[in-house]
Amino acid sequence: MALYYDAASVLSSEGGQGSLKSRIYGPSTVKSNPTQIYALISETAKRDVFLKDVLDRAGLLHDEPKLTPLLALLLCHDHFFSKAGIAAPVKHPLRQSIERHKARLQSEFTRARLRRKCASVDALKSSLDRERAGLARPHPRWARVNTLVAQDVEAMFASLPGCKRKLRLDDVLKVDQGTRSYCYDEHVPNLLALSPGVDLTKTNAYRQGELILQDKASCFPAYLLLGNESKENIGDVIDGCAAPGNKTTHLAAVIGETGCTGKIIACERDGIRSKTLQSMVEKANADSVQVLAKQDFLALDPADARFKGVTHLLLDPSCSGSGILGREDIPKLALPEDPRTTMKPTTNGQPGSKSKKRKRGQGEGAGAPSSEEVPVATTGNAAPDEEEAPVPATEERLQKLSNLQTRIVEHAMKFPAARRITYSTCSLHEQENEVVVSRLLASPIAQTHGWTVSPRSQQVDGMQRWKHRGVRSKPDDVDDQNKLNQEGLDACIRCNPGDEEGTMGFFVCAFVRDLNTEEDSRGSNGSGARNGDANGGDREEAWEGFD
Ligand SMILES: C[S@@+](CC[C@H](N)C(=O)[O-])C[C@H]1O[C@@H](n2cnc3c(N)ncnc32)[C@H](O)[C@@H]1O
Repeated sequence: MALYYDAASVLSSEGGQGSLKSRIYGPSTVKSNPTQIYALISETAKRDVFLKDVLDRAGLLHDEPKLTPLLALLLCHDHFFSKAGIAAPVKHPLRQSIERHKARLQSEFTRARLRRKCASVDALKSSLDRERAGLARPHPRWARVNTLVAQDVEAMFASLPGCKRKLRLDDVLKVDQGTRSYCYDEHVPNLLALSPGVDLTKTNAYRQGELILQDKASCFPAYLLLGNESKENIGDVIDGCAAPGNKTTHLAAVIGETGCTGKIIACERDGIRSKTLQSMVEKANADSVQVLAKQDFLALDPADARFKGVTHLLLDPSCSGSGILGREDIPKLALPEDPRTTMKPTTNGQPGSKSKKRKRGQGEGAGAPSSEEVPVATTGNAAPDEEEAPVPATEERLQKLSNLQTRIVEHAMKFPAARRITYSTCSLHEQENEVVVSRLLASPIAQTHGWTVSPRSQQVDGMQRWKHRGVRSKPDDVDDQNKLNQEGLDACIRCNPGDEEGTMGFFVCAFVRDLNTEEDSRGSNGSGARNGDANGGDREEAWEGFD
């Protein structure tokens, strides 16, 4: 029945990019009524954990090899909770795949209801609604005070009716009390966390560039790059992948605070995004920024006299974008165990009815989870234009991105006076993060130029205190060329989407250079990375990842 296939497709990577509503109501391939699809998804999302329990205990997927976990969940929702039952003719195979197990399902349903001490189905619904409301974590909005122009931020907040200053993020997020409040962030200077109800976009301060909407995680690179550098060590700075310019303007603000006179050279390859960058720079009054529009960073010659004073580089290249929070919930559903696959069912990333990876005769129609990522199911406040919908990442795409990211940082390592570099992504994939760091450390360019990671103990105070560090999912005994040791992992900074910190998913690592290293020396960098071909032997030029 189209409704269930459509809902499954919308929830999976097949449903395209963007928010839940844009997937359903936008120009899409869904055949059934969009309002019905939306209702089915949002109601199932309230009851998924309960339904998963019922389905697992009834062992339905053992007996129905043509059902995917996601389809089973959606169908069972309507079977139990919709007044009209499953929206399909009585003889339809999908409907039959549930109804022929009616007795077993009903008995597990009743047991699960009684375990929750609910005397009726209505009581169960209310209990599940309450549970869901308790679990939903409010997400703050983040705004950076642009110290290049900001006048009196406190006075601006005082002009917002009922908006109070708090001390801690937890207090700002107490939305159940209808509070409108803000607090200063505990890690990044001049960053504000705002309760979800505070809308700054209509304030003069926002219009005049005094406040810039920017996720906390996105403020880490500029702060990590320059936050504890002394004035005499900072010359010129390159932002190699700059548009739309959030990190560029942050760099300009941090440099402005130090009183340095160096300039920021902001490179952007894409023509249209270069225009956005230019206008953001103007709005932020970032006079120290010189935009190199339509300029490929890889085409800059590090030996060019224009760059001889470049001491710091910030690289935030295109990535899969898997850490980006959706602007609207794409629910991550708890799915029943799939007995036909050894992989645990994932919530999103669950294919609809037609997984291309399945082979005939191996549970056709079963829908083994794909390794592709889809947007995370939380509401974010990424700055306009910075974070667009993520690109689903296959292994092959991740490899290409990883190669390109490695190349970009390697290029940065060639600038003769460079002493510090940050590399960041809004990806959750190790392949684009820790693996890139490891490959870079093992590269001849890092070794001959004396580049290592900046250890946690030497990072700027707020970043030292940040507790979420690099990860390695493979067990220690697995032989892996691209493995960081504990010190290397600790040097890496991660942000996990949807956790108590209220940030998007993000990764950043700083590299520092021992300027005494001889150009042609081959000494170990002591970083724990194993030697190898940093480029994976594959020069990928043209994959257009997430921008
Ligand atoms: C993730 S976005 C950067 C976001 C930006 N740092 C910010 O905070 O607003 C990546 C940008 O890098 C640009 N880009 C990718 N590869 C590039 C290259 N080789 N040279 C210059 N720009 C590049 C993309 O066009 C895109 O605008």
